[in-house]
Amino acid sequence: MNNTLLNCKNITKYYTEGTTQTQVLKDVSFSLDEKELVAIVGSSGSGKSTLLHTLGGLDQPTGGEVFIKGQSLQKATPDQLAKLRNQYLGFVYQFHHLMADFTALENVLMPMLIANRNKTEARDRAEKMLQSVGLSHRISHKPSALSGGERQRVAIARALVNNPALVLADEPTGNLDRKTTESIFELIQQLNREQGIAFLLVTHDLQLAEKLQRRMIMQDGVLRAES
Ligand SMILES: Nc1ncnc2c1ncn2[C@@H]1O[C@H](COP(=O)(O)OP(=O)(O)OP(=O)(O)O)[C@@H](O)[C@H]1O
Repeated sequence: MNNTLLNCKNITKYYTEGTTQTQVLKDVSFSLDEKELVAIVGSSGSGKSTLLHTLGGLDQPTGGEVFIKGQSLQKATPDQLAKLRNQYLGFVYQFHHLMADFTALENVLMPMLIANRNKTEARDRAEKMLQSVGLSHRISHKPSALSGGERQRVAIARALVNNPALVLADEPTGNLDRKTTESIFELIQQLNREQGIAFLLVTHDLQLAEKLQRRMIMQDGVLRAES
């Protein structure tokens, strides 16, 4: 059986600023299986976020193709793309992007309301997700009343509500102290182990990345495997 969840072939990305053209992704090809937990490490500016956005269909590559369960993001219509994203992907961004005026519960609820899920069911699920990230006691807090680690947990809970097969996480432990970083990382490993959620994790934290079975290194737009 084919276990490939996401793969990409010969991804290139150029940015043009005035008359200068910069190549940020250089012929990136790789494949991620269901239930895998993979880290992408690499220095600042090497193209990690750009790759993650491209893989998640948030950004178009200049060349090449991304497939989720064999379906091309580049050949999909905007509707099909939205459906693929909803069905398979969750996102945790570099700066969690929680909505400041809403509570933790409302932040987690939002993707389900957008997906038109039944309100009572959505609320139950949001509570369950917050519980699974250890935040049952904080559901009525707004982001400003949460610690950095708690906010990041809310962002993870929000990424999980639509039951994604894969979470694309850009620096989910950025700007957190060592202890909080480790607890978020443990949470990700636990979700991967117990619920089989695949994670593609961009991180600067080599110490954490080294704990994983599979790592990729981004260097000047070139992605290579490291074991
Ligand atoms: N919208 C844009 N327009 C022009 N250049 C861009 C744009 N977005 C990113 N870049 C450039 O592309 C390169 C790669 O950026 P990217 O954010 O992917 O790197 P990164 O590896 O994620 O860095 P960091 O670890 O600092 O987040 C950088 O040189 C950046 O300046």
